[in-house]
Amino acid sequence: MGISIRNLNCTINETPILHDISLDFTSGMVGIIGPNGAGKTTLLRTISGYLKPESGSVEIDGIDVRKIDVKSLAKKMALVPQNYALEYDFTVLETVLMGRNPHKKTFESESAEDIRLAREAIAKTGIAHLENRSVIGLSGGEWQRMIIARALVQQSNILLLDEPVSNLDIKHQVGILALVRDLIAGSGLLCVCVLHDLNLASHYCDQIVLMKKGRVIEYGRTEDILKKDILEAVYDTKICMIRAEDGSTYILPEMI
Ligand SMILES: Nc1ncnc2c1ncn2[C@@H]1O[C@H](COP(=O)(O)OP(=O)(O)OP(=O)(O)O)[C@@H](O)[C@H]1O
Repeated sequence: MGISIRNLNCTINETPILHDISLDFTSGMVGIIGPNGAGKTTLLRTISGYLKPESGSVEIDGIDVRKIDVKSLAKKMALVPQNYALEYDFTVLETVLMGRNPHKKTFESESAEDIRLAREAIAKTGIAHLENRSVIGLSGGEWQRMIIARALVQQSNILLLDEPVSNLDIKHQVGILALVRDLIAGSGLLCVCVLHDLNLASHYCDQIVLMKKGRVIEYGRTEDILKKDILEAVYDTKICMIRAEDGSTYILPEMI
């Protein structure tokens, strides 16, 4: 069960991007990290079924992702993409309610339960005060939290997040990742999350996929992957590991 990726190769515009990737994810928080252009977003988009692989397969609960119809897939898996744009003048509540569409018949209006779930997700992502605001004019961080709320109301067992906290201030960065961690603890959710911040990855991820140049360099428990020598080699950057008073370790680039 979960996500099973086998010998995945992906080509975009005749350029090979992903090379022979095989991974299995079952539950918990899996962080995908790696330098710019490593193929993290391409991997996530291929897992979501949006991109067709050149060869190899992605299976969700044992079924090829590209053989699952859109509505059934949206019940299994919610994607929060990077730089997602909406070109309409709906309110925040109306937009979050769209996350309930996979659970409704075509043209069926939303139930009181749909509205309750949407308001709950809006409150959890800290945007209750924006419920009736138009999506036009939201700040980058407000927008990002709304798209996460919309994914949460899909109530899927798999959450794919592409740099979900990149526009958020530090309070909301830890707030959103702690929220996902609590959902995982409460329901056995699987979350696959592209992150650039190695300290957030260190704190919130159970497992890490470390990518470079379209390949998986390392995959394993967070504490086994986020090591000075491994990170320095992959990021080609000198790294300081700082031990805090509470015993936790923080990863910083050596300033040049
Ligand atoms: N549509 C496209 N056409 C051509 N090349 C593409 C396309 N999409 C992605 N690529 C290339 O594929 C490679 C991987 O891109 P991807 O966005 O998956 O990397 P990433 O690890 O998510 O990068 P970043 O950390 O910078 O967001 C990059 O070299 C990128 O330029």
